[in-house]
Amino acid sequence: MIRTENLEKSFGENHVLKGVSTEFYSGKPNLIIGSSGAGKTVLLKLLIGLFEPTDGKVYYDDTDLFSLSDEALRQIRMKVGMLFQGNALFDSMSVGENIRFPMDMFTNKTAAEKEKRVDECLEMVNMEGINERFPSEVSGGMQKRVGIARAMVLEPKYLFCDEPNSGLDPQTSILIDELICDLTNRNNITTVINTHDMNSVMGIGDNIVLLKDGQLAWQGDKTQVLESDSEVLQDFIFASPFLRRLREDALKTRHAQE
Ligand SMILES: Nc1ncnc2c1ncn2[C@@H]1O[C@H](COP(=O)(O)OP(=O)(O)OP(=O)(O)O)[C@@H](O)[C@H]1O
Repeated sequence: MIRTENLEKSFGENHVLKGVSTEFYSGKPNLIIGSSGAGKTVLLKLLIGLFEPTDGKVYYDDTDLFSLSDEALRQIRMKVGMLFQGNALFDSMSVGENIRFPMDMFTNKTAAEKEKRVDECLEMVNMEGINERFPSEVSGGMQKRVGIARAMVLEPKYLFCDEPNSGLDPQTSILIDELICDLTNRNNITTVINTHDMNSVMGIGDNIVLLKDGQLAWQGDKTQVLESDSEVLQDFIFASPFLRRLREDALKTRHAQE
């Protein structure tokens, strides 16, 4: 579990995060949503420790992230997997070398052990046998899977995904969501996903954190979205007249069945 307490972040005069207290649970996907500029990426970077808060705390279980020694921070970082927007695969390395890279950085495994783990991770994302190919030789959806395999290689306890569906068609997006969700459940990972994708919200939103202007505006799960009377949530999720009509129809159907 990751927990934030009164998290504040300013850049000069720009007060971006304003007292965000929230929780991200283990074993389920936790989604951060909100309009452009709401502070989602800044929150994600604070959770990972890439930014220091102006005030407030980030706890990994009971550990205060920003009070750790460099060595303790390194130990936590080894338990963190990252899936970057745009994949951030190294173009000059093969798929296998990309997945092996975190093990080269952080472990003393032998070459044979690394090779075995690369194969296991490719199998985990249903991409067996593409070790020798280069990122440019596989599709965007496959690159995403390779990115997930790399994020999983050190058996993370925490997984951070920055817009994992960007640039993917809706069907591939759903497959990627299901893969992330499955790995999260099976390995009891605390997964935090920054997303704009409404399919993800309604599909895998087990814990949804909505930010508006740097504040926590709503928190709940996908089953609560339809009935919630939060105007901020409804304005954000059902943004178009078409979606608002769909919501009204869905609510009528649900209430008629009760
Ligand atoms: N390194 C930085 N230095 C100064 N200001 C920053 C920095 N990073 C983010 N900001 C500011 O923080 C605010 C929130 O940005 P952030 O990227 O978190 O928004 P977001 O919700 O992720 O938006 P989007 O959905 O468009 O990615 C913006 O006003 C941005 O200019």
